[in-house]
Amino acid sequence: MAAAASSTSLKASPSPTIASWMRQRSLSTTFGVTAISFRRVEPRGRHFVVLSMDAKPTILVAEKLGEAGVKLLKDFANVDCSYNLSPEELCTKISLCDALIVRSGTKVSREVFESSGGRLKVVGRAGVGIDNVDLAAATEHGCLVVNAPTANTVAAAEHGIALLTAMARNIAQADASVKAGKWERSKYVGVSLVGKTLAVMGFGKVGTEVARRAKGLGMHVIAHDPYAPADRARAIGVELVSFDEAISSADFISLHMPLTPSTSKILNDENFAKMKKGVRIINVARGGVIDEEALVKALESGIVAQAALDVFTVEPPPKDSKLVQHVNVTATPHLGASTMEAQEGVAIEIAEAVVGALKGELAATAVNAPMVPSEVLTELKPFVSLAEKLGRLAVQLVAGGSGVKSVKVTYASARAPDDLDTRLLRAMITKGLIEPISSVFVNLVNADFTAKQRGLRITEERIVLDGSPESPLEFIQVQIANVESKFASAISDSGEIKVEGRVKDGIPHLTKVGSFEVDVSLEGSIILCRQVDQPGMIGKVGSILGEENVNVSFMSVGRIAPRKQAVMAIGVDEEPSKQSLKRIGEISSVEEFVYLNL
Ligand SMILES: NC(=O)C1=CN([C@@H]2O[C@H](COP(=O)(O)OP(=O)(O)OC[C@H]3O[C@@H](n4cnc5c(N)ncnc54)[C@H](O)[C@@H]3O)[C@@H](O)[C@H]2O)C=CC1
Ligand SMILES: O=C(O)C(=O)COP(=O)(O)O
Repeated sequence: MAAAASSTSLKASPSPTIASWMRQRSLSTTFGVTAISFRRVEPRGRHFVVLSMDAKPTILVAEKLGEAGVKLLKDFANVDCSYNLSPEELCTKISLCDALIVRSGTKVSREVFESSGGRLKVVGRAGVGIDNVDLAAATEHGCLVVNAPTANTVAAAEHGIALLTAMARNIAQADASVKAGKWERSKYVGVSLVGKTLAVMGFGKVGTEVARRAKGLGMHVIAHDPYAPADRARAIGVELVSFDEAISSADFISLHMPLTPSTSKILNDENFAKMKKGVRIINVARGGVIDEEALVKALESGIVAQAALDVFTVEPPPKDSKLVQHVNVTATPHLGASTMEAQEGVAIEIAEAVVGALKGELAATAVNAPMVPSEVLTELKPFVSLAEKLGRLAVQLVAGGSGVKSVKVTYASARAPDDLDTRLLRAMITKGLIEPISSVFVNLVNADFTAKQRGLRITEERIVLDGSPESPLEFIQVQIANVESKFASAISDSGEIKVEGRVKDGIPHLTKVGSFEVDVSLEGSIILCRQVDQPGMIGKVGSILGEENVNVSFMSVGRIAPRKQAVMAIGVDEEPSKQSLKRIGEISSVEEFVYLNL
């Protein structure tokens, strides 16, 4: 994102002054241009992401989900709970589904998105790790992925501690031995935890909870996490150290990082060789973060005394897995999140996220889209709508064959540059720019990807205004460079197509076209006419539209000086016929005009 902040101050923006019934007329002078406007006040609710739909959506729940979550889903949608689907069955079913909910046992591959034929709008991962979802494919298909990141944290941490203590005292092996009729007290002598060093690898939600609990057991806890803040670690008495220091000084190593290309097989031959002889490993993260063959070798050589594993590279692991069968390995079948409490919590968390996303709300737990706090969303809501409409208007002003490659968006705000999150606005401008000229469905998820794929370069610039930052934005400007316009007046003095808009009383308005100030609410559609300013023009156009019952919602004239060239913006509720548009074009003083669909 190219963001340059410059400083400028603006005069007060024009505001409507005379209100009557459903129309308002305003006269104002800014930058020497007069704007006269008539507006019908008709606020409308808008969705941020176009995920909403008219018919009742269908949600496929492909793995067991807590009852409370299923109920929430059923209150809103048709719910198909089909477990243990083969990849082929999933691909077949998915074309009939708007949302899919999975846990860790279902691979949501590129084929799944391709098979959905564009219908799949949300994938909900009822848990944390999203390594089983092809995020790149989801994003390319404009499919939102949400997870349930908090409800199973404690369960996973408790399971980690359970594995740690069970391993140290040989609980599983001793239990099997007693059940086999043996009484092997000297065979199952364990090791103490107090005073031992535990290295927590990945100091996120689960890692932090494990560290807290391990300290309660009297362990010395260190952690490695390249992205964790040191003060959060210090606050619970944990020292953040380098990867090498963590693995080489630990008696116990507990893994809590996500499986990503950079963490894949992070415990490998080379790193096992750096560990203290007799180290013990706990893994409740993902099997793939350990090179399992290397772990078997390390167990056999005694570098690793014991391992306690909840997760495996392939789940379930093969029956003859050397790792699982190893005498010094304690294994559980991916039970980290499996407590009654966590499963109910996760089910509710994911159901709310999926239903919210299907309703068109922005999910707070989106994995492949910006997460914007709800208070910020509320503030930005009208600007989100303004952004999309400015994009739509700007691109429709481009003459055919020009090819849109370079768009500059300017945000004018009295807020500090880091106090305005423009990702949402940029995405909606992109949506507005691309959708009218293609069959691509653009949303917050795939906006940047789609722009890049089409070679559309969007740069952003901030204008920092003086004054009190009550509103997040004063105006948004969209400029398209190096194109011809089908409405020459939309070309600014600097040669780009330029449209500018503001939010007034919660409603997006178009306030500038090229160098002309106008003021027309961005609802319905718009006709822009350039004419020689003279009395009776509004009436002439209004009566042509009135003859075919096209309702005018708003009119505004921006002119350079009285009786010189002016741009008239007319908001209409219905699309005028070609004949009416032709008649408007034939009015003698009309020099050019364009009809724009919002
Ligand atoms: N066994 C189970 O049933 C469960 C397993 N999990 C696994 O645990 C993982 C962690 O979960 P949360 O703590 O909730 O996620 P989180 O996102 O809160 O924490 C992950 C931490 O790992 C850190 N990290 C990333 N790359 C790293 C690297 N190369 N080295 C060290 N740290 C790195 C991140 O900075 C982050 O602080 C999940 O990704 C999931 O795979 C989570 C819940 C249940
Ligand atoms: O939340 C996670 O990352 C987990 O690993 C839990 O997986 P599960 O939902 O129990 O299949």
